[in-house]
Amino acid sequence: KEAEQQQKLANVVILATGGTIAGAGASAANSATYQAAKVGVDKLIAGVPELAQLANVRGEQVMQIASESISNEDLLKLGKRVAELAESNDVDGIVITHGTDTLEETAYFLNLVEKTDKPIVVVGSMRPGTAMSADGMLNLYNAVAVASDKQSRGKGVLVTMNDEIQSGRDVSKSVNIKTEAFKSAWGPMGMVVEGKSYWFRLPAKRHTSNSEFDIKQISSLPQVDIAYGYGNVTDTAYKALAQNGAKALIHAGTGNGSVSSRVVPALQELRKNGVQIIRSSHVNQGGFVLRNAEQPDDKNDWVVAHDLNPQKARILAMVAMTKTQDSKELQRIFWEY
Ligand SMILES: NC(=O)CC[C@H](N)C(=O)O
Repeated sequence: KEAEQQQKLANVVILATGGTIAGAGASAANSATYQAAKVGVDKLIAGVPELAQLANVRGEQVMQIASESISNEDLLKLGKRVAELAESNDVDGIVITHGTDTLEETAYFLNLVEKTDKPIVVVGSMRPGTAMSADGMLNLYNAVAVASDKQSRGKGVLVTMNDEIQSGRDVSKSVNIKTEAFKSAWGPMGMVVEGKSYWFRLPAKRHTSNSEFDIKQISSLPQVDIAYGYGNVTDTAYKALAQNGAKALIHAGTGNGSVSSRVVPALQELRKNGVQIIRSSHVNQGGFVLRNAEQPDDKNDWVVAHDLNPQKARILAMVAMTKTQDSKELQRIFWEY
């Protein structure tokens, strides 16, 4: 009977990378003071025995880090492992446990480069497992539920936090400390309640199987950096980043991705020297940057990031620049993904 049940269940692999979902604090009252990336994947899985009712689950520890320290090499390593598993006949879905600080970057990266329709779900938590009302157990349970559900196929990389199913492209850590940390300007795609998914929307942008990018063809990512716009800003950071080897600069601009008059000449000069300039907005949610609105992008040969926040724009620029150095192609890619 047990063997029959196992055969019926989906096979889900949990790739663990660290973060608060693997965190541990000194006391149950420590919801914000703790060490991330302490608990191994086997202990995480053992902590939620109910997972066995959802899927045949096995774990792999890919890395054990706090996600603010993730590198491009880490992203590639994770992405390649996900692709190997997605190709395997005995894997139906993949869950990635991740620190929440850069979870949105990893989810978007995988959304761009994984050529599969199999569900890929990225999940974290805001409180360590040792805390009162820890959210990791339920978030992980929901992630496995979504990853083992055939309905989740072909919907791009997903994020399950706080009972919501979010698009890995759109979602961003918008609040810290609180458990309702992950939000999208365009709203969640669905809800997951008691192990069952309820869907309401689909992503409109290209992703996974429909993407022109493939992790198997990417061996390194170009250096792309971000500089921040604010009152009294100077061009120092932009110039220094370019001097240090940045192939593209993401301008985390004020409002509509506007650029200070003190910075414009340096960005024009950098573009002439081959550095791509990509204007995004650092407004907290729902940045929306249009070509030639705040700046003459055609004249300057700059690119706009449209609704991507600066950290997501960095991910797309890196992936795109593994294929093209042409600013018009880059702009096309920024509209399509
Ligand atoms: N809530 C979290 O996961 C944050 C912990 C840590 N800063 C990380 O991103 O890994």
